[in-house]
Amino acid sequence: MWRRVASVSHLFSHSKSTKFNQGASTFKIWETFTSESEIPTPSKGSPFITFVLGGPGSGKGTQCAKIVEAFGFTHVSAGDLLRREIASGSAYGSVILSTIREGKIVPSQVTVELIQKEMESNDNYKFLIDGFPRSEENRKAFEQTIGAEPDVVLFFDCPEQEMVKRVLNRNQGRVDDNIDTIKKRLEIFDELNWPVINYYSQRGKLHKINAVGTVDEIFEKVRPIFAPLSK
Ligand SMILES: Nc1ncnc2c1ncn2[C@@H]1O[C@H](COP(=O)(O)OP(=O)(O)OP(=O)(O)O)[C@@H](O)[C@H]1O
Ligand SMILES: O=c1ccn([C@@H]2O[C@H](COP(=O)(O)O)[C@@H](O)[C@H]2O)c(=O)[nH]1
Ligand SMILES: [Mg+2]
Repeated sequence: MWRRVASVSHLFSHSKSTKFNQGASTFKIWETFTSESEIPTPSKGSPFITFVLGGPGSGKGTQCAKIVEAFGFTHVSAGDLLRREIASGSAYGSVILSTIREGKIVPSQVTVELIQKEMESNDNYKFLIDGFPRSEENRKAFEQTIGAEPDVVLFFDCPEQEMVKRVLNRNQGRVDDNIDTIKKRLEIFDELNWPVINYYSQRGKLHKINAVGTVDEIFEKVRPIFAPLSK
């Protein structure tokens, strides 16, 4: 487990310094990933992190399940961690619940701590972080606490009308699957998630996937991104 080592930041410090903190020449190497055909080679010594972004109902969780099956990632859904926190009756539970009901964003410190714990308690080194970061503040808090940036960022690009339709048909009893909350979530997504998407696009890490079509058709667009990885 990651926990066996002193701290997660320690583990991640290698990837942080080698990938991003060595000046212009290193940055040029990363720019080559804008080709969208290459991803960094994972090594078992440091975590391989994929952020999975997209609006509400764009199909992030659905595609994560397929990626887990095909490529052996561990799925860490930030929303699921927060819902689990509510169900556990934790001290943060009621504030998380009201934030989710309002379609707003839970304070970064809470979410990052939950993600960190989940990663630390897992033997795997390949992680899909689903539905996070939702804002630049989230992104910076993750980098600061964990000490790493993602290796790959997926963005499921889906028209609003389709997202609304999917969410309203989801039928999983989520408190935020109603038209009022969806409208708010879409507004927050537009306001706060786009800067994150643009940030990773500029870093040459973004893989934008057209999320319209059947689940299998969309996965066939995802598969080549991870093809260099073995399960
Ligand atoms: N390609 C698709 N076509 C039609 N329905 C889909 C497709 N992908 C997912 N769905 C359905 O749409 C709903 C939303 O999908 P999913 O939960 O994966 O989205 P999400 O991006 O994780 O949403 P959220 O951000 O709200 O958690 C689910 O009921 C799912 O079964
Ligand atoms: O990083 C996060 C992730 C989620 N939230 C809150 O949870 C809901 C549901 O998230 P899903 O990813 O759709 O499961 C979201 O609308 C936020 O209210 C969060 O605050 N931070
Ligand atoms: Mg989801």
